[in-house]
Amino acid sequence: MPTYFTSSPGKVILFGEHAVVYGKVATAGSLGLRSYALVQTREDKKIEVNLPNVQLARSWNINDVPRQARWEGYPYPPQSMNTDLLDQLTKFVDLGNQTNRSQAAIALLYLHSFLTTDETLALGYDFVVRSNLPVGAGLGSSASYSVCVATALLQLNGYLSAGTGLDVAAQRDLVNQWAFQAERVIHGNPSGIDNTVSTLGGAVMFKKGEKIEPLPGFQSLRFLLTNTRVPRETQVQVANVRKLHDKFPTVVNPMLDAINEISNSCKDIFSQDGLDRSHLLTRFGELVDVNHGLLAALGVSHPSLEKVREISSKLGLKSKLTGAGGGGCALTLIRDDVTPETVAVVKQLLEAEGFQCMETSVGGPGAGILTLTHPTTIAEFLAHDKTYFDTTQNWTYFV
Ligand SMILES: Nc1ncnc2c1ncn2[C@@H]1O[C@H](COP(=O)(O)OP(=O)(O)O)[C@@H](O)[C@H]1O
Ligand SMILES: C[C@@](O)(CCOP(=O)(O)O)CC(=O)O
Ligand SMILES: [Mg+2]
Repeated sequence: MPTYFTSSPGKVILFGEHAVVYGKVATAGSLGLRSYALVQTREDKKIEVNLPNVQLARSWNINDVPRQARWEGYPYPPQSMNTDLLDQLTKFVDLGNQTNRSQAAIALLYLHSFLTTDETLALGYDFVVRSNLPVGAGLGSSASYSVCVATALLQLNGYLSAGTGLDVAAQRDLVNQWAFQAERVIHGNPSGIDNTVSTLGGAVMFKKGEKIEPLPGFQSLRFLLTNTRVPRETQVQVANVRKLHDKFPTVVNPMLDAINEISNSCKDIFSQDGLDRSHLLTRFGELVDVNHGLLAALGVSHPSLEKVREISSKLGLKSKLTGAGGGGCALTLIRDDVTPETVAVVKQLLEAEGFQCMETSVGGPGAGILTLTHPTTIAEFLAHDKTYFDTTQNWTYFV
């Protein structure tokens, strides 16, 4: 059987994180930073897993992994999670309180339990993921990982092959739905925005259960991303907002509604005829400020994120936290009139705080697959230069 690479991007949420979990609109785009997976069958009935970003290397006998019997709605995932299976897999991987490793392994094996065919079961497979995204920093590394897992297992087990009769849109939807299940394992209660942006690419306005709306014009915006390097887990931040919401629903709900209106205002700005670019960017920056204020009021800012805002505002730039907050990344809007010297100064000041600055493209392609003509070893895959996957390969995207 062939060897496959799969790949998918991280994301940046411009407006609407957290509120999107409550059914509000959010605005997000895919990043140039991506994760890459290798999947290929073996002959010794083992699953050989290597996840260097979370320092996990494990090998399991494929027949020891719990499996899920054929379910209603096959091959689309069931609506609710199989919590018994999750418990079994938690015991099986036995990684205790090593949350990041454990969640990554369980997410993979959860999808494996549903999707592995008898043919793959008779062989075993290698599964490796490496990522250029910071893990646990608000740029959707979990979703990017989840989309790589879903694409790889669906492709390996033949669910995306021509014989299934699924067109590209249906294949993309299948990948997105399975990636959402993996995100559920990692996050608990994800909105689905991260896996959707990672699968589709581009820039979108997203509302749970509704048709995804592309956001044209967004690609022309420039952002500086700053990783405060303060670790946090999305699951914990989402749970904290939930506690506040349940304690003070009449206070928190209007805040979530206000965040909803930020994305709507963003769309209005972009669709307003005759609004010149400099006014557009000024208004956009004002919305960045308002959204951050509301997120801070929801309790998901952090002194390090406030530091990013303080430093950038001294140079006239607007910043907000992005993703779940509590640490992780902030985004700073770079208006067209901001000089390269100003960007260099702001970066220098932020880096002096121990933060990491990244300038990356936004709105690029979503999930992709590459079929290799020759098998590769795990060591070869891991040894490739960071830029190898994008510069030397012909990827097929779900478009
Ligand atoms: N490259 C990767 N390899 C394995 N697991 C990953 C990878 N990237 C992310 N993860 C999983 O996602 C978790 C981080 O998810 P999360 O807290 O949502 O942060 P993020 O904002 O980066 O999505 C990690 O603890 C790990 O379980
Ligand atoms: C906070 C939230 O809106 C985004 C989380 O993004 P990230 O995992 O921090 O990259 C949660 C969600 O939408 O599921
Ligand atoms: Mg995440």
